[in-house]
Amino acid sequence: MPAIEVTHLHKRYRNVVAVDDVSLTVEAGEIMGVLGRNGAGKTTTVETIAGVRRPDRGSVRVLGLDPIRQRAALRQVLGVQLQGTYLHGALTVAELVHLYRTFYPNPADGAELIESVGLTEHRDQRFEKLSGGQQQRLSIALALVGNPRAVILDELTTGLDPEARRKIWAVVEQLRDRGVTILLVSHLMEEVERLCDRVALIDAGRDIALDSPAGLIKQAGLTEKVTFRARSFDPTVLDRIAMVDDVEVRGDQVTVSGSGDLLQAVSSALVTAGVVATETRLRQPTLDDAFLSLTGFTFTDSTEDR
Ligand SMILES: Nc1ncnc2c1ncn2[C@@H]1O[C@H](COP(=O)(O)OP(=O)(O)OP(=O)(O)O)[C@@H](O)[C@H]1O
Repeated sequence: MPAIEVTHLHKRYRNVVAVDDVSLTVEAGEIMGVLGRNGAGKTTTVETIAGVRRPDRGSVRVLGLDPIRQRAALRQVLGVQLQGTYLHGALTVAELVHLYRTFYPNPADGAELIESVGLTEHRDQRFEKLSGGQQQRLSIALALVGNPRAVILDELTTGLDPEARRKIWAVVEQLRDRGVTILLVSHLMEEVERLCDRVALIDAGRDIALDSPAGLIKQAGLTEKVTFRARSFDPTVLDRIAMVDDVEVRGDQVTVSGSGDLLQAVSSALVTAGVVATETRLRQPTLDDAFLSLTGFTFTDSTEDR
């Protein structure tokens, strides 16, 4: 049985269709990334999975439970960190963790949890006095208090500095090692490539691709590129290499597209032909390239209006 199963989800707010038709399945122990530009419907999708919103159509099952009808049971096994969590401002970090521990039969150790998100030295600080990044780290800790079997994390490292980000990634990796299923909304390519087994790409309220990061790159039909500089380059030198798809010459800048061991094949053909090439580089397609190819937008475009 999959840990999370969403089938033909549809959700609208008055006259805005936020989620048109999204289906996705997350297997137990898997880290699934949810990617898409602003307004694509990611948060609405994960909020519906968390039972915060009621779907207009379609079905959602999380660990075999209906998030609306079996909300109380779901809360015991699903940890949720959503955007803009509001917590009682007058309570300290330690008090909030202590309070949340009382909601669960087998809670995590409070001090260890606070340490894992790097808040030990702020444990006696009130929530309202924490910085935005510290508040966010606390909301991640609170999502994990109940030792959940599955976790939803919506933009978990947005706004965190690089050190805090790495610390949170290590927390997610420890969860993965314990077999916890994770649904992770992210705008950070590095985060997705590092953490996610598979990625659901959502655009205009629809799932448009569901694959591993490498699989998405493949699906987008992207090729490797070898670039170099050479004077008066004659592209027919590369004619006989089967793995070359295209050669573009602009002045002394040459770009060769293709697949396989392209760098090796191009380099030896250039040596054989006596071509003096400089600044030779291999550029592998990235997840950002796949995102651009599949949606028409780059990751950077997708976060520009934040
Ligand atoms: N509470 C709401 N009331 C009305 N419209 C909403 C509400 N929440 C979201 N929307 C709209 O629904 C659409 C999908 O929003 P959603 O927040 O799910 O997208 P998202 O992919 O999470 O975006 P982002 O990357 O900016 O967080 C958008 O057009 C948004 O304006």
